[in-house]
Amino acid sequence: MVFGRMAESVRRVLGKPGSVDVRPYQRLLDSIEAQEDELRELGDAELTARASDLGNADLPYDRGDLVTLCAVGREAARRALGERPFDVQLVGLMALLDGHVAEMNTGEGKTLAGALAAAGFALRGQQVHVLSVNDYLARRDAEWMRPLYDLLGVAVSWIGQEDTSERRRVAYTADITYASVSELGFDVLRDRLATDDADLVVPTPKIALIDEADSVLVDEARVPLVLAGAAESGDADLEMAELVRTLRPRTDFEIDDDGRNVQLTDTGIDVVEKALDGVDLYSEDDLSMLPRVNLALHAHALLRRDVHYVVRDGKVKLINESRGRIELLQRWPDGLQAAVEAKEKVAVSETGEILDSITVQALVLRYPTRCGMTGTAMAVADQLREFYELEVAVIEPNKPNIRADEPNRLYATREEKEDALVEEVAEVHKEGRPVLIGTQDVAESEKVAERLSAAGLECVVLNAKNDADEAAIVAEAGQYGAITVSTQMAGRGTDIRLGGSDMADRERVVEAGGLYVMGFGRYPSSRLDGQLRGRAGRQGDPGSSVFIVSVEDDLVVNNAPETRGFDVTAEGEITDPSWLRTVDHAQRVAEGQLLEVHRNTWRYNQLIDVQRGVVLEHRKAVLSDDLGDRQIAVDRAERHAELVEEVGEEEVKRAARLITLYHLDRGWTDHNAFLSDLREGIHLRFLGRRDPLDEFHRDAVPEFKGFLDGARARAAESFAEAKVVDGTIDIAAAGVKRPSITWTYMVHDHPFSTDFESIVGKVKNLGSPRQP
Ligand SMILES: Nc1ncnc2c1ncn2[C@@H]1O[C@H](COP(=O)(O)OP(=O)(O)OP(=O)(O)O)[C@@H](O)[C@H]1O
Repeated sequence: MVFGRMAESVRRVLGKPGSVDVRPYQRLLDSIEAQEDELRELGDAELTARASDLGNADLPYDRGDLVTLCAVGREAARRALGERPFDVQLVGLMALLDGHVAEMNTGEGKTLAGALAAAGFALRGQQVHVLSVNDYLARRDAEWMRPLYDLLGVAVSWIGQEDTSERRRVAYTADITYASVSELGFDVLRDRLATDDADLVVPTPKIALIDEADSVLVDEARVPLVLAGAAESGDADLEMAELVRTLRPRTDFEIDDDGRNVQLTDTGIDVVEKALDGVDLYSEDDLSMLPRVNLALHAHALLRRDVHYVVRDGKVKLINESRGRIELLQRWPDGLQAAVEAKEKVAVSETGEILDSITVQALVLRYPTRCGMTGTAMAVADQLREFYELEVAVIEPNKPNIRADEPNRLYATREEKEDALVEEVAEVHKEGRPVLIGTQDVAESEKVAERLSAAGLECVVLNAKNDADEAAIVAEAGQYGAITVSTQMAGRGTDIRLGGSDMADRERVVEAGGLYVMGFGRYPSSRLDGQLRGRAGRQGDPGSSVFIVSVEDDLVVNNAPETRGFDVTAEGEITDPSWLRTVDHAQRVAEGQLLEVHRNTWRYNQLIDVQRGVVLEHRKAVLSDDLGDRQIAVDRAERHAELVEEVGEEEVKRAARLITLYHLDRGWTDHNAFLSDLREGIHLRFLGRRDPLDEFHRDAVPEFKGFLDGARARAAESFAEAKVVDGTIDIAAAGVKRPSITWTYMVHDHPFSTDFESIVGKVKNLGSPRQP
């Protein structure tokens, strides 16, 4: 205890408060370098042999082996990739091996540091999953590092959205597998529905090495991954979509300050009721009308085309908020998808039911050892500790960062902010200096691009509509004279080299001042701001950054609405420092809200996870150990014996397994639906000032009692009904039909203020008095 406190105070004196002391790693650097000459003399096969010698012990590495690993890794990278790892990369590697999150700036070479750490784990016989933010990076990094892994004698693979389960299974047998967090999550979810041992895909989790750790562990963690099964096609509610289109904002409906709720006003209720031939929306006789209106209104007023979704190939495609990318197989739940499809007049897709879900926490905490890297970890150090038991190690840059981060420029109106941006870009562009402009969403990126074009400034736009070209566009953003407008997605992943990807024009661009990053409005978190700024000034390059903000920005309006006045310059700029602080304050409020969402996701799911754990353990015994068969042999002894006689033991075991699994899974799906209904109902009780989480527990716990017995009883019944057809047991005839798994849902798991929950909250609000 005393030691712990002392260690903490030492850290506070020596480094950033709350970060890991990296000096013990730095002290090994001389010994590592001392091995360099000798290792250079070795042939490739000898180098590989040195690496494999490291496999003769278990984790963790002792001091001597750690030095050898770093030295061998450095030499292998030099030969295989033509890049000799910098000292700071080796320090990062050692921090990763110790299970920390290494904070390394953009462009410091995290990919290589991470690969060396992954190899370090793999050489000690531990399978590593490198979790990336998206498929593109998973594949790129695995392929990029492959020659290094080959030389170190470890096998690497990657997984992408389009891979079959066959290919996935093989990929997971490699020592090191790169996959996006969602692909991994869905594989885990699908495995939970496997009906045959041989169909399982994901091996026992050992080591998770998480790239862009804050993005994966914090931003993505607000939304659980949800797996849904196909049911029938939904209906397009075109009538409602048309009706809500005629409603007037503010008069007929009002949107809450935070933009997350919409409700009809009394006037709006009258308009709708009249348009629907005098129906009473709140009548107990017809409960279907109000939910229909609410869904259509939600789709109409809160979900914006080119912000929340795009329409491509006649389909509504969701944009992932934290990444600015299109999600291939995602949709909104509970009729909202169909409502948006009706709004956009495109064909309505199938509806489905939620089969299971997993939070990023639950997914990552399955791994006994976790580590990760990112450019922006300290800002979320508390969350990494609270949710993942991870500490941050701050790694100094290889070359000092000389980027000039200018103070925010604040304008009174959006109009003036736009003018200021265009003027500044024109100015900088004259010098040939490349500019990267970060915007908030697709619609804004297009608007900015239009304004620039109108001013004769040609630019390239990168957003969710052309994300396939992302890497190529970002890679060229450092070209002489380039102007690139992007959404959040340009924040990570691809290196921006001055003078273009081949650096042909580097000198001219350096002379002009390097890359100029302009944020067109602050993001909902300072980390996202930092990621954007970090695109400039990599590896000691010159560069600068600035954010151009307005008090009319959503961030400010939604989170720190102010009524006090301000003075402006002739250009509309507000220079009052207290107003600049208001913008910072607005961002902190937004960050606080996001943290609450994260925390709630976790709290609610902890209980669900406990119950799920019970089901999964039971399921495993049914899947691999014929538990279902043994139970049925007791519960329906006579029928069981008859069938064994008729079709043989193996066939009976197969049928018993499938029938039991079906009822377990069916029961779990129903239980999930119960839990989500419960949470929606709690929305109302919350208004009664009781602790919603307590309320949730009070009902969720007894409901689960008897779950396994219920499933067992239903399985026995189905078994009794099953008939023999052509020597096999026809389980379909006994009503056992599994859903086909087709997509994943975009669900915000926050019970009180998200889009989904709030509509459901209102839909549930049937019997209660009208909203004002
Ligand atoms: N030791 C090295 N020597 C020379 N070049 C290196 C070295 N390590 C990495 N690089 C190069 O630096 C560039 C940046 O590497 P990488 O993309 O891994 O950075 P990063 O830290 O992941 O940045 P980001 O935050 O953008 O993801 C790459 O072009 C890579 O080839």
